[in-house]
Amino acid sequence: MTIELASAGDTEDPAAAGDRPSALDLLTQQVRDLVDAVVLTGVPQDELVEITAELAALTDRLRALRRTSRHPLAFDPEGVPRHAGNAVTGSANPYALPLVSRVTSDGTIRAELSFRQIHEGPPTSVHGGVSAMVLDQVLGQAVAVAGGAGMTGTLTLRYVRRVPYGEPLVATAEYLRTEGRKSWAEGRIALPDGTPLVEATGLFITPRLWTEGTAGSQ
Ligand SMILES: CCCCCCCCCCCCCCCC(=O)SCCNC(=O)CCNC(=O)[C@H](O)C(C)(C)COP(=O)(O)OP(=O)(O)OC[C@H]1O[C@@H](n2cnc3c(N)ncnc32)[C@H](O)[C@@H]1OP(=O)(O)O
Repeated sequence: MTIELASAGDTEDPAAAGDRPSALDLLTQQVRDLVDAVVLTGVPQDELVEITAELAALTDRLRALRRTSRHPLAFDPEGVPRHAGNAVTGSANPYALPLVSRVTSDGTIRAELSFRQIHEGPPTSVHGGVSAMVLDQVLGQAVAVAGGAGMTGTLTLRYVRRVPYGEPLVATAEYLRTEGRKSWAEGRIALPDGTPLVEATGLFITPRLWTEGTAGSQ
C-alpha cells in the first residue's frame, strides 16, 4: 500500500494540504485504533506487559520533541471552525471521534458519525456526557458559522432514546438568534431516518475579552 502524505513543509491547514493526510493525522488515527484495541483486547497478561513496555518506548520517542504552542484555530471556506487539537473534531487529537461537519445549503451544521465501544456508558449505549460533547460542538459551530462565535454559557439536553454505538448516526444543529453577545442554537443526534435520540439547546456568549480584541489569549 502506498500512502501519500502531505509534505513536511505543508501547513496544518487541511485545505492547504489538500485531501492528503499528514503523518500526524495518520499517527492520530493509529492511536485511535490502538485505544479501540485496548478496550477490546483479550491477549494474555504476559503479552500485555510486553506491549506496555513497547508503548512506553514509543511514548518517550514522541515526547523527545514537544510542541511549544497550541494547534492553530482556522476556519474552512464555509466558516466552520477547524482546530486540529480539538477534543471533538481534532484531526491531530486521538481523543476526538473525530467529528467532521459541513454546512448544508440552509445553514444547518450536519455531521455523520458513528460512536465506538470506547464511548460506552450504560451497557451497549453511549455515555450521555459523550453525546453532550458532540452536541456542544455542533451547536457552537452553528453559532460560529452565523457569525456569533462564543463560549458555551448553558447547554440543555433531553435524552430521548438510548444512543447506540457502532451504528451510523447524524448530528445536526441550527443557529436560532442573537441578542447582543448572546447567541442561541439547537440541535440533535438522530438515527439516519431522523428519529431523535438526544436533543439540545445552547446559549453561546462571545466573551467580552474577544470583543476587546484579545481573542485566543485566554
Ligand atoms: C474572535 C474570534 C474567535 C473565534 C472563536 C471560534 C470559536 C469556535 C467555536 C467552535 C465550537 C466550539 C463549541 C464548544 C464551546 C465550548 O466548549 S466553550 C467551554 C465551556 N464554556 C466555558 O468554559 C465558559 C466559561 N465562562 C466564561 O468564560 C464566561 O463566563 C463567559 C461565558 C465568556 C461570559 O463572560 P463575559 O464575557 O465576561 O460575560 P458577562 O459580561 O459576565 O455576561 C454577559 C451576559 O451573559 C450572561 N451570562 C454570562 N455567563 C452566563 C452563563 N454561563 N449562562 C447564562 N448567561 C450567562 C450574563 O448574565 C450577561 O447577561 P446580560 O446581563 O447581558 O443579559
